[in-house]
Amino acid sequence: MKKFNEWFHNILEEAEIIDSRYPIKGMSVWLPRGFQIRKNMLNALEDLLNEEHEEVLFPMLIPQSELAKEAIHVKGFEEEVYWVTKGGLRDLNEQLALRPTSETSMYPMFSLWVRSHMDLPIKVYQTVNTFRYETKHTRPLIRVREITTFNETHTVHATPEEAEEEVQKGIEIYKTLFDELGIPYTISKRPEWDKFPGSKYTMAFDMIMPDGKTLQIGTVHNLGTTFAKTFDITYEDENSEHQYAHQVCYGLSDRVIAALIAAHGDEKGLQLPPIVAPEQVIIIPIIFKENQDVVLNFTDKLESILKDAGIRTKQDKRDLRPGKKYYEWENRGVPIRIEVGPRDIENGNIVLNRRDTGDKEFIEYNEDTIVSIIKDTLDDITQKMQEKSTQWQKDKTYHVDKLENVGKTINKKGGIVTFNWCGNTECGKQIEEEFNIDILGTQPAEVEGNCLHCDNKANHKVLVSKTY
Ligand SMILES: Nc1ncnc2c1ncn2[C@@H]1O[C@H](COS(=O)(=O)NC(=O)[C@@H](N)CS)[C@@H](O)[C@H]1O
Ligand SMILES: [Mg+2]
Ligand SMILES: [Zn+2]
Repeated sequence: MKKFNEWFHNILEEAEIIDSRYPIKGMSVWLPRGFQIRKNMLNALEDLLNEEHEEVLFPMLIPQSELAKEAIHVKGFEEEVYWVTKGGLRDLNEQLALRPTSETSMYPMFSLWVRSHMDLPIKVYQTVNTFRYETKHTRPLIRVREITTFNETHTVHATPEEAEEEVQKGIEIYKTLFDELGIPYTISKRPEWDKFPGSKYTMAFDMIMPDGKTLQIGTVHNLGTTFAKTFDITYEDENSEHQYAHQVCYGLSDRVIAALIAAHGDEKGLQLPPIVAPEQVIIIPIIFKENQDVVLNFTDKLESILKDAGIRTKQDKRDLRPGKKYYEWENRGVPIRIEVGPRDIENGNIVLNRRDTGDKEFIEYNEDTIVSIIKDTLDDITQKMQEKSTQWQKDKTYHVDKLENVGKTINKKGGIVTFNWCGNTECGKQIEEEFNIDILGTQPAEVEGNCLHCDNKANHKVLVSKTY
């Protein structure tokens, strides 16, 4: 719990995820293994987005005049925007923002693209780097200044109902992705004062990290018509009336990688969900001088059978003690290790080790069943991760009905505390102040009685926690 921070920074280095020695604060280098994990995560996300969305790519630079158009939006980002002011030796006549997020680069173009309702809906996404001059202290993957793995989806609709549907679609996509990654999460509606700048409302996913603090790992925003009015995104409806479009956007970032590392890592190191693991199976041939060819022929064959079945497989033939190899691949979080020695081959079986349970199973080996055995095991590993994460989030969410238990519970146990709340900003701000916590948001619930804090009529079930 408390050593989590140290564990987290160590594992990023030990498992060769990133190198944070890059000479700009809040910016790091993706190393090959980390890059592969990141790529596999983005592939999983984009597979889900590609059902109904199309990938695009917008310029990184945004003219100050465009960024400034949406007053509330720019207010929310003005302290975080990096600016380009020169081109070579010359001053630019207009300074350009490095995108902190892409509403103000995309929406002037959407205004050109949308004429009639036939041009709707637009449903696009991009996977880009964005830049935010975070003033709170930076932390690799968790709070960075170059957000290298920013996947943002932006949609434009003819009606508010369609926009609502897209909000649910975005929530569904993120739920599916986080479930595939075995990441625990709680969904809530951000309070008015913490919604995305310029949005109507924000739905957020929060993970309870091993140290008990919550990390916002994804957000879905209903933008209403605010940006459509600012950027003149209108369409002619069937009666040739001009209507403002209704918009939605949702985004996630490098934090998803931090979350999947934190969710299941342990004292042995990483434990990777199969969907992102660079190697899903590592084969360790147990070689003795006299009969190494027998073993290697077997393991080469096994490796190609698994690879042909689309299972990411590697063989470690290095001349090292097996135990050293086991340690290394466990540290890298490979879900399945297969050991094959000469006696195993004689007995017609192989040894299968699961990284999650540490179980060692003797599997009767034959070429027709090995692929389905491995695939079923990988699926079971994924499912067990999801079950563990759901239980974790549940176990660390506490409902309290005494005010003094709000602070006590969070300070002692961490996690999320819920209670009945009136919903007033004034009261909410006082709660944050008094207990030095954040209001994550509210969830639909039947509440009766009074607000735990101000005794006015309770209207919501509120969720609070210490956050990153
Ligand atoms: N400094 C940061 N480092 C890492 N991740 C971040 C940082 N700032 C925000 N994020 C992540 O990026 C997600 C999306 O950012 S956001 O501001 O909430 N939403 C947007 O930018 C909208 N345009 C949706 S694309 C957040 O939910 C959070 O998980
Ligand atoms: Mg921020
Ligand atoms: Zn109250």
